[in-house]
Amino acid sequence: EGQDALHALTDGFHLIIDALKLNDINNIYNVPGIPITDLGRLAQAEGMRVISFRHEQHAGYAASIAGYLTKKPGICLTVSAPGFLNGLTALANATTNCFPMILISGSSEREIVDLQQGDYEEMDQLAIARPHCKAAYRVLHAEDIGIGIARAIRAAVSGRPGGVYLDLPAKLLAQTMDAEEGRRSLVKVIDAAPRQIPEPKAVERAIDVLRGAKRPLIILGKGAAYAQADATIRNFVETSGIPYLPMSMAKGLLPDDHPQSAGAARSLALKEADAVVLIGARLNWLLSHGKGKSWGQPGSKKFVHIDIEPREMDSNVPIDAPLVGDVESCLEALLAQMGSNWQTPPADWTGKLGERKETNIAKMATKLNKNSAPMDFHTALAPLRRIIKDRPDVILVNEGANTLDLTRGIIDMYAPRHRLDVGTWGVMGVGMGSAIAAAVETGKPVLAIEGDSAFGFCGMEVETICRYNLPVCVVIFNNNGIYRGTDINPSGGSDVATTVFVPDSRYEMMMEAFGGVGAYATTPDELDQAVRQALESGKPTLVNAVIDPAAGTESGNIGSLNPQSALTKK
Ligand SMILES: Nc1ncnc2c1ncn2[C@@H]1O[C@H](COP(=O)(O)OP(=O)(O)O)[C@@H](O)[C@H]1O
Ligand SMILES: Cc1ncc(Cc2csc(CCOP(=O)(O)OP(=O)(O)O)c2C)c(N)n1
Ligand SMILES: [Mg+2]
Repeated sequence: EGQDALHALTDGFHLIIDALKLNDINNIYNVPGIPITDLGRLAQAEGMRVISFRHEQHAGYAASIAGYLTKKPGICLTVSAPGFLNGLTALANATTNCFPMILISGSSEREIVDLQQGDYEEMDQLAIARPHCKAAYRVLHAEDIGIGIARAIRAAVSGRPGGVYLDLPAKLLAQTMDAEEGRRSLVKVIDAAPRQIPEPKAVERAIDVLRGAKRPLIILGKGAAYAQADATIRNFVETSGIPYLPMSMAKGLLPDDHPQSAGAARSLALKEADAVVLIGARLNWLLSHGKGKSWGQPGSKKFVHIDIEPREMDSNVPIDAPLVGDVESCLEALLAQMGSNWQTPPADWTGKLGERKETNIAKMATKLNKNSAPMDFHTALAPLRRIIKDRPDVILVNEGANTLDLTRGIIDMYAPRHRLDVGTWGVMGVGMGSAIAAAVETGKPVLAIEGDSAFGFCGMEVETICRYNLPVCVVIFNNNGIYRGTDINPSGGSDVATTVFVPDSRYEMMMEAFGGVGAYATTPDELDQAVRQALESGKPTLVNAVIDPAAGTESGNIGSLNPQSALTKK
């Protein structure tokens, strides 16, 4: 009867797994180790997909992108102290970007931590996590696991999505309890992210602003992409006839070659608009806080702001028509008020933007078509731009400085949530975790266009990509350095400058080292061929694209943020 008695029991390990599966969470991104190695093994044994990384930061980036793509919290599982701290960067980044994820970390026993008696990897993780995430919980008793997981899920996805920390002391995992009681203790979360309906007066106020506008502009942010309200968003843009600007990760909500896209006339649109509709986009540094010369005369614009977070209103400039609610509910309410005889914007506004767009697109075309040896960013991006147009199903991952800015402006996107990049924090190293999560969660081919420095933050995960044989093609824009490869050590000493790397590094050999395909491309044709082959084969591939080390500018488009020393050289 010993076996029967055991069958009548469950334990912490299995309650966690059952609670996640009960809530339709089937993937875990982790790095094994004490005390959670067996949790990963048992989760895999119970049919969950458990992806093991080489560093917790990338498992965390993967979990955050899984959350962004699925609207279910991505799960990152780590060991205590150092593993938890490695994951915390990704948890803070997820919270900053409003991506839903849960960082689950094993931890030391309370009675030892609280007396600071020096446990293995001792750290008061809950206290340390709290300031860097949306919510943080600890579970001490097996019967509380169900409610703990439920609270973490709801905190991650309700309202403004974000990162949640769940602290599991090692002893919890082996705790046993009656299996039937355990089953009853689990909670299936009901309506985790309820719709937030806007107040009718707020809708009327917004309509009034739009009716009175002569030069209206819509700005779509990654909150609109996250909402998965694609048809409603397209319907609102096209019914209103208002020109729109997509922020980086909102590209593809409408195809970038859409007639109402003002992307190629961004500066003119921001400067001259007299009414701006922000949809899931914050007026933060990425939009110069809604102030300064790029926004024309102060006070020259009225703002409609759609956001699920009420406190976002007036964060940077006064908002004339705050519209608090989820994107889908807000746009449906606006569409209902606009009726069938909505006046689209005057032709002189849309015409002026159209002309500027044509001029700028023509200018870019000349840069793309020139044949340069070695390649520069434009001539390398020309074939990749064509490839994404031919294969709009491919998910694009992108990071770097010049590599980020130029790819964002040159590669048009045609489908929602198909461009994943450094986001609000501009953090380097998100590329491989993002690529792995995109491949695992969608099954689609992934093209990661990486600066050589950016790749350096996450390059070891190419082994992870090979181990799971994921359809990821990494293209490194190898200009031998951070921003470029030509800086000289000003002291004349033997060390190289602080921003340059080993010249002509053969990164593609890293992928070959783990059984993937390596390619070395010095011309646009070689780059085109290597990438098309990778997308055809679906094999893990790394293409080392040689870029002129002198190409590029410091810090890409945001060099002005760099403080400059006022002192002359000593
Ligand atoms: N479903 C949703 N409905 C409305 N707003 C949302 C939704 N999901 C996220 N948001 C909001 O979207 C905004 C995203 O802004 P941000 O990350 O600055 O976008 P971007 O960088 O693309 O401009 C956040 O303020 C967040 O509260
Ligand atoms: C975690 C972190 N540490 C440092 C930095 C600062 C930085 C911003 S961009 C960048 C790399 C730029 O070089 P790269 O070769 O990738 O691109 P390119 O311009 O094409 O040469 C760094 C180091 C950031 N943002 N995040
Ligand atoms: Mg570089």
